This record gives sequence, C-alpha cells and structure tokens, in this order.
Amino acid sequence: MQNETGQIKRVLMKHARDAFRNQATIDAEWQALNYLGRPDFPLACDQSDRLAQILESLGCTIEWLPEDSSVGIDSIYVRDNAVVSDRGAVLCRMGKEARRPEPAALATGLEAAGTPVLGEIGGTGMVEGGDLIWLDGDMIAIADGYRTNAEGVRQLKSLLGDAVKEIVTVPLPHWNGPGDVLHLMSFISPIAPDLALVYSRMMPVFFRNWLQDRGISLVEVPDEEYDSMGCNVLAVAPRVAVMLEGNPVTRQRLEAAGVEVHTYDGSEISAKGCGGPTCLTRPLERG
Ligand SMILES: NC(=O)NCCC[C@H](N)C(=O)O
Repeated sequence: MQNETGQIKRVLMKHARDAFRNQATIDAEWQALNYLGRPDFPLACDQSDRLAQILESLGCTIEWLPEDSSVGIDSIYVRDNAVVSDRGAVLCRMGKEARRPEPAALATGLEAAGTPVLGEIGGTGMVEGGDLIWLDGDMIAIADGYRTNAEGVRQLKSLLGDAVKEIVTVPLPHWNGPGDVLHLMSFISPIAPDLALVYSRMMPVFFRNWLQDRGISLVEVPDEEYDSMGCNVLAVAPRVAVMLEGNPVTRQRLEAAGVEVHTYDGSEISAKGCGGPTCLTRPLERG
C-alpha cells in the first residue's frame, strides 16, 4: 500500500446516498462547510454509481462505508480520514474541525474490510490523508498547512515506525486561507512511478526539483483547469487514470504522456465540495 499508483485491488468509498443522506441534510450543511454550491441529491447518487462502475470496470473491488449519523456530508471524501501503510492504517485528526468525527466512523469500515488500525493522531496533531503521498515504497511527502501540522507529522512518523524511511515536508501556501480546502494533492497527483500531474505555480521549488531529481516527469495542469479540479486525478494503475470531465487540456497532456484516461461527471460529488477522485477513494490494497 505504500505507493499511489499500483493497480487498486480494494478501495474504501462512501456512496453519496450514505454520505449526503437526503436533500434536507445537504441543505442544512453545505454552506457552513464552504461548498461552492448546493449538491443535488439524486444527481449526486447517480454520479457515485457512475464513478463506482468505472472503478469496478478497471479491476477495483469497492468496500462501501455505511451511513453514519455522527458525521456530515464531507464524509464522502474518505481519503482524508486515514493514512494506509503496509502494516495498517493510521486514523487522522482532521484539520477541518467539522470533520473531526469522521476518522472514528471510518475505523469501523476499516475493521470490516480487515485493515488493522495502528493508532490515531491525537492532541494538537492534525493530519489529513489528502496531504500525504507515498513515494518509492518507503518515503512520504506530506504537507505543512492548515490541515496538517508538524505535531501531526511527528505522531504519524512514530506510529509508522520503520515502515517509512524518509518524510519530506512540503510547506503549503496560504492560497485562499484556512476556510478553503488546500491539500498537497491539490497540486500533485501521482500517475505512475515515473510520472506525476502537477500545478507547478503552487509548488515549492525544492519539491518540484526533488521529484524531477528522482526521475519523475511532470505533466502540467494549465491555469484554466486548476479550479475545475484538473489536478486531482486518481491513478487506478500505472498510467491508468480517472479524472473529472471538463479538463480537456489536462486530459490531452496526460494522453500524450501515454496515460489511459477515464472521466466522470463530478459536478455534485466533486466540484461543489472541492473533492476529486483521489479524495473520494481510500485505496486499501494496491498491486
Ligand atoms: N483530499 C481532498 O482534497 N479532499 C477534499 C475535501 C473536501 C471537503 N469539502 C473539505 O473541505 O475537507
């Protein structure tokens, strides 16, 4: 599990039907959670179905998290709740306060799926799964930003022990401030061991150089496709990717780099809540 691009065999997800529950729940929550618009419940359910079909057609077995009244509509973005290693999962402590109950709810799903829980981030520590990527089997790149802090990284390191050899901390910019969602994976999506999709204007120079020094080629997302989540792309296998419809330049650049691209309409489950396909999925087993 200590990579982001091997063939996904099993993946944990939460269907819009169970995360959003009904239109009244969405209506009560979306503004306070800083969504860009009000998701439409029936359409969101159709979009979850379609995304699941694509993933299943690409060889993924989906483990579905059940409805849970202790969490809100952001619980659809399951990646953020846990970090998964070869030894098991670490439950996060969410930087976004409204999401704090989510990791405990996810723990039940992890248990049901047979993934052991190694521990959890506590105290003043904060880690969100979208702020971390595994590289080369034993290295982690992790954000230092509004959702993940140094104390969280310290605890994560001690819970993972020698499963991780090196942790590279990547400082995030302020961008739109603490109320917005900005993760490490807002500007980098690994696509294959030697290929990543990036939005370079947001990247610290050292991190961009570090990736290239490791032999990773970079495909650039153009400015006009950043807000439409062009940079949030899920690698289902090396050079097999799932992304949101409506990012034609990014798609064409990925295809030019030899990537097979599959798209879904994510207006309700992705764009409005600012969570793309990497956020909607918590891979549990990769080949
Ligand atoms: N990994 C991700 O980028 N997750 C997206 C989370 C979106 C959610 N509305 C949030 O603000 O946390």
